[in-house]
Amino acid sequence: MEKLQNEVRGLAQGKAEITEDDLGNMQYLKAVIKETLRLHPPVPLLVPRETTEDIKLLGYHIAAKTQVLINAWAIGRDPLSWDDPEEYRPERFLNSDIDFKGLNFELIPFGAGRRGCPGSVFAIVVNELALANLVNKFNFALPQGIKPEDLDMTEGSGLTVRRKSPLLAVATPCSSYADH
Ligand code: HEM
Repeated sequence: MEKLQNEVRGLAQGKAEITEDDLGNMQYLKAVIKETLRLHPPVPLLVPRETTEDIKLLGYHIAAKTQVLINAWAIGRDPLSWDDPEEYRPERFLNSDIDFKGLNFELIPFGAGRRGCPGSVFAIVVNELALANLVNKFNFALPQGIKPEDLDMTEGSGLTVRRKSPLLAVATPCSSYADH
């Protein structure tokens, strides 16, 4: 959080509102969002596919018209692709070309190919803007008496997935914005 705030506040230079033009240089912010989508893809099984013809893949015979689910959640935590996969470490994306545009199959929170998410660019900009503005203007802390290790990071279940229990955080306006 501190590292993210330092980057955002350093580049925002006291601006009351961060706009799209400011996002370009916020590399750590982009890495935070990638790392979050790697560990917690909101659509963990993507959208089901159906094979159009018989196919042999890695020794498996998959008949035509079989429904196939792609487990993006497991792919994002595959130790063959990721060092310390269970660890939340945005730094892994700094100086890395891995992106979620559907070309790096180890990171596919928006799917890939012709039926990949058409809203991904919009979704990312909205998320970047929201997160950058929140950490620019507010400091965040856990409610009194709650330690980071007490946080329940369990996910709910369903076609789209969110936290099972809401995150309780105390937001305090950063002193330079307290009057805005
Ligand atoms: C963080 C936000 C979002 C995530 C993680 C997400 C993820 C996904 C995923 C995984 C798929 C299935 C892709 C596949 O199976 O290959 C999908 C499809 C789709 N998404 Fe998104 N999405 C997000 C935001 C949006 C937004 C903002 C829009 C619209 C403005 C949108 C519109 C669609 C549509 C229309 C499809 C169906 C595409 C098709 O079947 O051809 N999504 N999305």
